[in-house]
Amino acid sequence: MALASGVRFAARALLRPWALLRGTTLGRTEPAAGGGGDGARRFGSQRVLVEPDAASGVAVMKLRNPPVNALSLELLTELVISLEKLENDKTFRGVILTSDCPRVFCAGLDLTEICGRNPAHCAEYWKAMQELWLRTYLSSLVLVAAINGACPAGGCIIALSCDCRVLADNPKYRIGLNETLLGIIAPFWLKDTYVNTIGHRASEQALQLGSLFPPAEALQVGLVDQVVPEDQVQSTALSEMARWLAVPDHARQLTKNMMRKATADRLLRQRDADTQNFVSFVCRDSIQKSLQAYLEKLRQRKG
Ligand SMILES: CCCCC/C=C/C(=O)SCCNC(=O)CCNC(=O)[C@H](O)C(C)(C)COP(=O)(O)OP(=O)(O)OC[C@H]1O[C@@H](n2cnc3c(N)ncnc32)[C@H](O)[C@@H]1OP(=O)(O)O
Repeated sequence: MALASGVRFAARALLRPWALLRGTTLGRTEPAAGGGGDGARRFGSQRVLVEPDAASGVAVMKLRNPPVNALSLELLTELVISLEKLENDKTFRGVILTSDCPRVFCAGLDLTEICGRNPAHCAEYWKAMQELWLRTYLSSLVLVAAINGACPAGGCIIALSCDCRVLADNPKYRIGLNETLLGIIAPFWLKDTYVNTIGHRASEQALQLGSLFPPAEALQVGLVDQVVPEDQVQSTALSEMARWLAVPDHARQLTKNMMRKATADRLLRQRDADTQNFVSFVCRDSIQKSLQAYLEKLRQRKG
């Protein structure tokens, strides 16, 4: 027993080194719902609904920031806090991440957070994005993305940070990193996440072209692990979860850490520089203009 908890502790420490660096409100943890003994109650926040099932040790986490689950500062913060809560509650071993908004898993960065904002706001926003990626990419929990809608850019990054992805078979539910089409560039850690998932050559093509893959192509290139009819996304995600949970936690966690740590460490080492790069890039007049134009196009597309 003591050995098992020692291994669990060591694994958590290895998996969450950035916890030592955190001094922001993002690191604040509220007491776990029900203290782990009453995990059947829903909890969460305005934008993140958590449906815990203590018996199976699996929680379903639903993004609900209508209309398109754009990653606002609030959504990023609430996602980090909800994940942290589940990680700190030993009842839970896995999380299924899905959307509560019809037809969209997540529209990526909330462009209104970086359009016409001052550098300090852009910096705060980018740090929250880094934090969510670190939290998901190195999570000690098994994370399965049940992708029940469109999944561009930052949405794709959240999905790729999970251990496994199940996508609903709908040609409108495209997934990929389309940043170049907005005139912006994915930073190295998002590029690395892509490369770690689909390999160098496929990433090189897809990133430059800003490709958004429909389900069959996403499966073929390896961006997702399963494509299933929409009404089977949740049940398939649960079956995948069972497969991953069949592996002893400490072995799975240490292996995950071994596979992902170098990528995450690179960001941890360069976090401030990465933030500066992001801020100076998005605050350029030319980038602001192209983001404004893109937002305008999105707004006009409606109806
Ligand atoms: C430099 C560092 C790069 C970092 C890497 C990450 C980058 C990003 O994530 S950039 C964001 C890229 N995201 C996209 O290109 C997706 C844009 N959105 C869409 O393609 C679609 O909205 C959709 C497929 C996700 C959903 O389509 P639909 O259901 O038809 O919804 P509408 O297009 O009508 O949108 C409704 C409403 O939401 C606004 N909106 C959409 N996406 C965003 C967004 N990313 N940020 C902010 N707002 C967004 C859209 O403008 C509509 O607004 P209203 O007209 O005011 O209702």
